[in-house]
Amino acid sequence: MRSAHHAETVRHAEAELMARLPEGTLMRRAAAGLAAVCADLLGRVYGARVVLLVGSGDNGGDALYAGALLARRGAGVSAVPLAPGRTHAGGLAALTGAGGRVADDPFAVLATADLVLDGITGIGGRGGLRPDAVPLARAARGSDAVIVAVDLPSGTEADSGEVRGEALRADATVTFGTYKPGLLIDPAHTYAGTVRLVDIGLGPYLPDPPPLEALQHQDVARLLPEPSGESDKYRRGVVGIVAGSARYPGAAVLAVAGALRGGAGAVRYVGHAADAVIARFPEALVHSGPPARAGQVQAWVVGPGLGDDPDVVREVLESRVPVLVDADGLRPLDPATVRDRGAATLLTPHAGEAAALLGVSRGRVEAARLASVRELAARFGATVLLKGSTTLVASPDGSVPVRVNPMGTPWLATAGSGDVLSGLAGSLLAAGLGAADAGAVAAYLHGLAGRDAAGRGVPVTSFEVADAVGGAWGRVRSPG
Ligand SMILES: NC(=O)C1=CN([C@@H]2O[C@H](COP(=O)(O)OP(=O)(O)OC[C@H]3O[C@@H](n4cnc5c(N)ncnc54)[C@H](O)[C@@H]3O)[C@@H](O)[C@H]2O)[C@@H](O)CC1
Ligand SMILES: Nc1ncnc2c1ncn2[C@@H]1O[C@H](COP(=O)(O)OP(=O)(O)O)[C@@H](O)[C@H]1O
Ligand SMILES: [K+]
Repeated sequence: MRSAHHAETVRHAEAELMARLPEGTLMRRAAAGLAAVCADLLGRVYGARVVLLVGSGDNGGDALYAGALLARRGAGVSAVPLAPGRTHAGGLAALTGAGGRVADDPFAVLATADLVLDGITGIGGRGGLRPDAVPLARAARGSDAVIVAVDLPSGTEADSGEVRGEALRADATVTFGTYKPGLLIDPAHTYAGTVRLVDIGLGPYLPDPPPLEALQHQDVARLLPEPSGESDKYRRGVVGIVAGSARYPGAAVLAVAGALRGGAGAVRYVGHAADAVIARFPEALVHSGPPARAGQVQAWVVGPGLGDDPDVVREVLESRVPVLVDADGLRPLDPATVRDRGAATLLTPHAGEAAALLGVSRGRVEAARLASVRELAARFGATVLLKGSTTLVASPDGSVPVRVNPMGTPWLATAGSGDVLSGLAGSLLAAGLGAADAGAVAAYLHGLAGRDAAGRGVPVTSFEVADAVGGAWGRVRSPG
């Protein structure tokens, strides 16, 4: 599990740890880790041209101490202080003591740099880059240098992943002590490049559970349902899929495709696309409805390609089993009805659907994904999976960590891939996973399947994603 903590929490943890250590120890640990990553990226340190963009806080201090370590190994290191009177004094002395210097012409050194360290702001940054930093950030980006952000890409918000203005786009970010939410959530996530975590000993001082976490292979493997000797198809769980319409029969087929790969023992389809479903999947049980007469299920999925059918959505929500609501099912949704349900509800909107539920613009949801998903979960008293370039899963209890999906590929942005996801997550619900686990595991497998299907950059169809879920499942269970 990868954990992320808010800036304020990191500061408290740092203060506790610092009180037990000689002054400057933490910054030296951070700088040593940072310099090691830079050396790795450079390949050859001796003779390399390194430029440090140095802000007025400790983030600049980290860059200066790391620069000093690289200078001692023979790199030509130039510092560009953004607030010359307020540069970290110890760091600057260390740099000049090691043979580094302050650049006379920042743009000239940036033009020929091999590596640029972005030490403008870290967890103390507020808002986007200030105007004086913007031309320097652009010059760095315009050069051939590898850009390494210190702790966070400057201009991004540590706690939310928002980017309010310009920010520095890094190739890699070296972060200290713990991940910050912004490093894992778009839009800030895309500015961070490859993120590496340097352990500075904060672990024992950080709260558990964290506010945000990302599952990894071994976490997903532990959650995957597995049939036992006593299993039969009913004990493994039956998932009911209420999807598709005369206009959108394909959504039903894709949701069933996802459900068949999600670990339930049987998939019961209810709706107007039974012929299309059975033609593709003879193993599905089909029924023309209504859902309450279709036979027992352990979880329902309602909504993909359903069209305008508020009565059927209401009927499914009246059931006593977990319900996943997606796509057209989200439109008629009333918060009180969902809040009053006795069983779990999992809502799976994309940004547009989330915006409609919240009464804000789609752009607002995309800019503030974490706040949006939390707000929806609180308002509906439900688990919410917000789809998109970083998928988030929030529980109705705000003290439960939000899950961010680290898997995926923009190739998944293809018609129908959300239908596959809803079937897959519904199947996991029927197999007995809790709503947050079902959502997070489904997003992970779906993301991995999307990556596998896209290979080295090949457009994928939603069916191919569904077909790749089995392989992803196997790889998660036995990596390597
Ligand atoms: N506290 C500690 O023990 C450690 C802190 N570390 C580093 O210290 C950083 C935090 O340092 P600080 O609290 O000094 O804060 P920062 O260095 O992140 O930034 C604060 C400074 O930046 C200025 N600033 C804020 N927003 C700005 C903007 N948009 N554009 C330009 N300047 C802006 C502020 O006026 C302030 O002077 C961490 O991110 C990390 O890099 C590491 O050395 C690890 C140990
Ligand atoms: N830029 C992106 N990067 C990664 N995944 C994405 C991106 N855009 C969309 N996705 C994923 O693709 C799927 C699309 O679902 P959805 O928007 O419901 O489409 P549809 O309704 O056509 O099925 C979701 O799983 C979503 O998380
Ligand atoms: K930075």
